[in-house]
Amino acid sequence: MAGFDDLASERSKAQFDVEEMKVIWAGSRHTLEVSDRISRLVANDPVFRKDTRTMLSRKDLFKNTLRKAAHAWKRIIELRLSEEEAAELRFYVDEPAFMDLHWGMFIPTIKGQGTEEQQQKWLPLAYKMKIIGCYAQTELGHGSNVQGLETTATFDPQTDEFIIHSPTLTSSKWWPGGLGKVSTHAVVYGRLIIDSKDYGVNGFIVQLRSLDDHLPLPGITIGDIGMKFGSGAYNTMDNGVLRFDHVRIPRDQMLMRVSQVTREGKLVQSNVPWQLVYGTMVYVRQKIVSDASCALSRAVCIATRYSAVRRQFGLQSNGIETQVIDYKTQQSRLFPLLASAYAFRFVGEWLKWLYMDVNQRLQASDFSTLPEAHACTAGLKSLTTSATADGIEECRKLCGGHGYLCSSGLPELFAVYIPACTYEGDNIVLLLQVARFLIKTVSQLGSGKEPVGTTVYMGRVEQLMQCHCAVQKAEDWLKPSVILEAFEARSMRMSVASAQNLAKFDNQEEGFLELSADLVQAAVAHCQLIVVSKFIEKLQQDIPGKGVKGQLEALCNIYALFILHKHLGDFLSTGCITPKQASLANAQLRSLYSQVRPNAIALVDAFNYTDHYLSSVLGRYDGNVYPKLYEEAWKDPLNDSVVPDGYQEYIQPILKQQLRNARL
Ligand SMILES: CCCCCCCC/C=C\CCC/C=C/C(=O)SCCNC(=O)CCNC(=O)[C@H](O)C(C)(C)COP(=O)(O)OP(=O)(O)OC[C@H]1O[C@@H](n2cnc3c(N)ncnc32)[C@H](O)[C@@H]1OP(=O)(O)O
Ligand SMILES: Cc1cc2nc3c(=O)[nH]c(=O)nc-3n(C[C@H](O)[C@H](O)[C@H](O)COP(=O)(O)OP(=O)(O)OC[C@H]3O[C@@H](n4cnc5c(N)ncnc54)[C@H](O)[C@@H]3O)c2cc1C
Repeated sequence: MAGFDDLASERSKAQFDVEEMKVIWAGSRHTLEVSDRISRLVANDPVFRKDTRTMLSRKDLFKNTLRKAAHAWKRIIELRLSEEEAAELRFYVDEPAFMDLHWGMFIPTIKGQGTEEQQQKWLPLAYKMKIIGCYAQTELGHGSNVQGLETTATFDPQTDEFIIHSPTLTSSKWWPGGLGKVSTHAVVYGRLIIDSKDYGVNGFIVQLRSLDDHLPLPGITIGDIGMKFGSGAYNTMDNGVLRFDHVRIPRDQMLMRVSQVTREGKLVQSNVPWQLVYGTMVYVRQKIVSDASCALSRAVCIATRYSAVRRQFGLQSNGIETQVIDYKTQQSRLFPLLASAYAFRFVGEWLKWLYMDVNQRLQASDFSTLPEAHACTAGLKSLTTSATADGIEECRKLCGGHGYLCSSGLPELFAVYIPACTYEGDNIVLLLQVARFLIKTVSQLGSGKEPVGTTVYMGRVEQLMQCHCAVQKAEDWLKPSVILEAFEARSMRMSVASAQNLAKFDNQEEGFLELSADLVQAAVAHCQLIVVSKFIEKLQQDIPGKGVKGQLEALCNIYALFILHKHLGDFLSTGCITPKQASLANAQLRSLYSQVRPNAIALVDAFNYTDHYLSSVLGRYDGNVYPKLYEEAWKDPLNDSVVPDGYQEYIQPILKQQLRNARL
């Protein structure tokens, strides 16, 4: 039967050890074991079903999410799951919910910005879920510009309290997930005012709702901000609005790791950089980069399997049509996304390491790598989420008409994913942060301050400004040193050109605004270089398993040459490569697609996704697409009755009217 046979035959063609590739994708044998076990546990639990999500009203959808969250928590306790297993369970439940913000932002904020004492007080309550917290930073009038927040926290020395207040409509907290209907507490960001003096933005733990009856505490107005894009999707989350009318909290509820307010109302700065107030955003951006590979690989898995099952045109001698995956156009759209999923996986792994490293250094009062960590998390968050959002939409198109059906899983995946381009920092705003970092690095070249970390290549500025690409034949593009040099030279030259243009302005801030579109492009070039170089570094590790390394090398080259092809203008205009070398890169890319083609299904099987997680008729492991699509259609509530509700009121009168007209 079509589908079953197609995917089975594809799997038999694989030229590498899929089980070993699963380990590489998961990160370790241990992680694979945990994620495999937990994903099956979730898939086999009827409470975690997802198939009716797009058909529920907002209220039913939300209540169902609450039910799932409560059930997930119950299972975590019953099974005594470790922190790692519990996080996997929430991941595979696959439904945005207040839990994400509680575990993903509220707890990390207290850990990162609270003193030892504050952690001892609040963390046990949060870990046991005796309180539920969210992260209330953004306001109706201020999101990107954190320093523009208007909420005030005024110290009252009489009572040793802060008075939290929303002075204007635009100061209403707006967007925080989990705030609208669930959270009992929030970390609220507001301006610290002491003795009428404004000391800038700080975080405060504020109780919002009664722990007895869940009613808002006096002075607090709170609610949900309304339906968001798509059906199902992010509407399982209660993004909220919050206003304070002179709400009092004890002084010790200001998060005081960065700065402390004494009983006398004196502000004392710690020796840690003030930017640690932004620390949770660095943590979450890092996490978002890892998650990008999950969302993209999920879409790619669906589109790849379906492309092997779907046949159109080109009758072969045996009378069957061509699998659409065999069309070069399909490959040239699909395989770069497959390669990107792997590339984002590895850069995510590296970023996790970088984040852990910066944290260890912070504990030892070494703050030197913080700017690098900020630039990398901001830039890679921007790059990977934009590419993933676009990639999911491309996968929908790769699945033709059926991709538009909710049962393909792609519309909901797209709707749930796209806000990642906005939350945790608008992607353009974040690239501008990277651009500032690059300009600063360039301006310090020659000052004796050597560039470090991901900007180390900038130390070779003279060589990179002059080098000529050595490619003479297509296969030369397979050499990692050739690819790296081309990407380094492009990034170096774009940053230097931006810095030179900026230097022409008397006022640097004005210049920065004027040149911001070019600066963003320079930031993108730098971030793409990081992704390529981390993929290449990954390949230098010991990679066991028959044929695994070869497949990863092909994917790494596809990623790099695809980016080169997409940004050809940059590479040519900076003189990093010649038009002839560009055309050789293209020829090499085509040949790489042919190399990956027989392995495509096995490469997506290596993600080890259950059908439950994919929630896609088109991406089913068994390829049994058509009977299941047919079956799925009949489940739509519209098909509950043969004659639709409304027939008598609305259809019949039209038909009768037409009949009369026809007789006239
Ligand atoms: C199951 C577990 C799941 C866990 C994972 C959870 C995932 C959950 C997934 C989804 C949920 C989504 C929830 C969404 C939440 C949110 O969206 S919270 C709100 C996020 N808001 C933003 O991101 C706002 C973006 N804006 C900013 O970050 C800042 O305003 C700014 C754009 C950086 C500007 O800052 P500022 O006004 O201070 O000005 P600058 O001059 O640019 O910066 C001053 C110096 O500080 C340095 N800097 C800036 N940011 C940071 C940072 N984060 N860390 C370190 N350093 C930073 C900057 O480089 C300047 O340094 P310099 O003076 O040396 O040049
Ligand atoms: C689904 C979702 C969940 C969220 N969850 C939370 C949460 O839990 N807690 C929380 O506090 N917040 C949350 N947010 C808010 C989120 O962090 C902000 O929406 C985000 O930081 C973007 O800010 P903004 O909305 O003010 O966009 P704006 O800054 O208003 O952006 C509008 C446009 O202006 C452009 N722009 C802005 N500034 C500049 C500049 N300097 N230069 C060039 N262009 C610029 C942007 O690129 C964009 O095109 C959430 C948002 C969403 C969508």
